[in-house]
Amino acid sequence: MSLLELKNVSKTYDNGEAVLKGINFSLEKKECVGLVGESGCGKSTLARCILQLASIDEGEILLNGTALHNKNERKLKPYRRNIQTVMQNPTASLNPKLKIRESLLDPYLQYGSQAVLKHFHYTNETKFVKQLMEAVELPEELAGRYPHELSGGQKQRVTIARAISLEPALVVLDEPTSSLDILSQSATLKLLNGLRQQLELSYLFISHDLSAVNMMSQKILVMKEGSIVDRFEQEELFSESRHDYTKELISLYQ
Ligand SMILES: Nc1ncnc2c1ncn2[C@@H]1O[C@H](COP(=O)(O)OP(=O)(O)OP(=O)(O)O)[C@@H](O)[C@H]1O
Repeated sequence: MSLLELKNVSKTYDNGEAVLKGINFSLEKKECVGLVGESGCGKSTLARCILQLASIDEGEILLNGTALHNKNERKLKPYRRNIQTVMQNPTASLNPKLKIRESLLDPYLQYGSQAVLKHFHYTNETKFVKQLMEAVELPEELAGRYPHELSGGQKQRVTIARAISLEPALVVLDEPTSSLDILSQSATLKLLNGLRQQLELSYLFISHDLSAVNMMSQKILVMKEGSIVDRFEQEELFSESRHDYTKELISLYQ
């Protein structure tokens, strides 16, 4: 059974715009699936549907075989901690009034009693925060600061630490490096890659940047105007059989 399965998922916004048109794909445990496409093709909408932050009109979204799309909030609660996200803008993702340590502890305080952790160990708050800061290679003393006292790259590492703190089944990475400078981008991608292997995480990695997707993912999906127009294994990126649109995207990065 796949970790995540989308079957014929469609969504139209109230203004009549069909934004997702029959999306099908699956994602296996410990795998990174990359989803690439131009701005406006529907990537973030798809992410929001998988995170159960937006509804779908048709189709199914299954996590370990269980349908998520028709559950009410009470029934969704056990699944929420299992699908975490890292979004584009870390400043918007962190509460400016909370110190970093408080933001890091938030998921544990909400859901920790349900989590059976394999890699991190909760003995007390200080030790837990220390493990999370170490995992994302940040000095422990930054945990005592507020978000505005950190750089963009450091803030994004905090949101990554928070997302992985309960060892979720799936992490949806929605353009996680696009607000960062080029050096922080590559360091953050390297960190995410290492964490996936070390903590046996699974990622859906969403980006408009084909080279980043190619570096991170074992399988790649190419999205255009709400449909997946091409899908392939990482090593098949430069194959002649690629869709014309994929070839166009490749040419942008050469
Ligand atoms: N809440 C909404 N109501 C109506 N239309 C929306 C809403 N959110 C997004 N859209 C439209 O749906 C389409 C897809 O948007 P979406 O944000 O999913 O694309 P995207 O591929 O993630 O783009 P980007 O890379 O720029 O974030 C766009 O045409 C957008 O204007």
